[in-house]
Amino acid sequence: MFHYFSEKKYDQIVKDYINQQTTYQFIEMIGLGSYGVAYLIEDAITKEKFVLKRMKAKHTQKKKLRKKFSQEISMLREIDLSNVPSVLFCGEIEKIPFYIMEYVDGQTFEKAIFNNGMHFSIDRSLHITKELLEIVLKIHKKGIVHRDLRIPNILLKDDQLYIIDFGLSTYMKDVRLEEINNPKRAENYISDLYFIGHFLLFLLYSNFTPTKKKERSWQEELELPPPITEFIERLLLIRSPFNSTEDALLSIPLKSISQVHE
Ligand SMILES: Nc1ncnc2c1ncn2[C@@H]1O[C@H](COP(=O)(O)OP(=O)(O)OP(=O)(O)O)[C@@H](O)[C@H]1O
Repeated sequence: MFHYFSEKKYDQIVKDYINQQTTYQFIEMIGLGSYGVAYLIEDAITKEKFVLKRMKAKHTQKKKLRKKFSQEISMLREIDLSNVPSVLFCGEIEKIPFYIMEYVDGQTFEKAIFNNGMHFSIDRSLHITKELLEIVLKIHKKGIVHRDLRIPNILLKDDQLYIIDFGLSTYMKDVRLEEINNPKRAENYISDLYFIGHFLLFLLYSNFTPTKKKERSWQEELELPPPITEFIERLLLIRSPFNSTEDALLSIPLKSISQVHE
């Protein structure tokens, strides 16, 4: 029977490996997800920081998950964009796959909103969404769809956006819109647009203080200018979906804000 080290024990194994067998120094664990663990490390000489991400020990015997992990590495290599950390090195420690990537010294939107209390105006939210769509369009042009564009996977550093965690990404397929039952898992651009719709709602809600006890729909609570509500409804498939990522990008209602303020 295969026996695996407990995750905690494995943290120590990674720490020893980094400190004793590489030119990096172990700093700390920075993320523990359902499939992987991420650690902050630094180059012993230059002090430049990097991230080592490994599979969770309990998953390493699952062929499908090992394949997914190695696909995550290949996709990061294929994407090759400044807004997505690039992979420097990959290998195995005690049969557990890992890779080392660039560190984004920023904050996730989850931390920005919920820990640091950042507020995003309608104007800023739409501009950030535009920037996100521009990056996502470049990724889609490489035939890859992220499928997990949630607030913990999008980082902000010096007003620049970065996308991490390609663990659920897939190569795009030719999917007919009528065949999509679950937009989150769709193997085409629809999935990313759907997540971006929710991402935009998180940004807009950062500026919202409930005045009524009863919970209402986001349309009622946020009272956005109609073109913005319509834009979000199309991302969320409440209205006719966008025909492509370019279509969504070209339809961002940036003008509707200046009209409101006039
Ligand atoms: N390149 C990076 N730069 C900065 N922080 C990072 C980087 N990669 C990962 N992190 C941090 O580590 C956390 C976990 O990384 P990641 O989301 O890739 O792992 P995961 O195991 O797939 O997580 P989950 O199961 O929650 O999706 C992230 O939320 C982020 O805080």
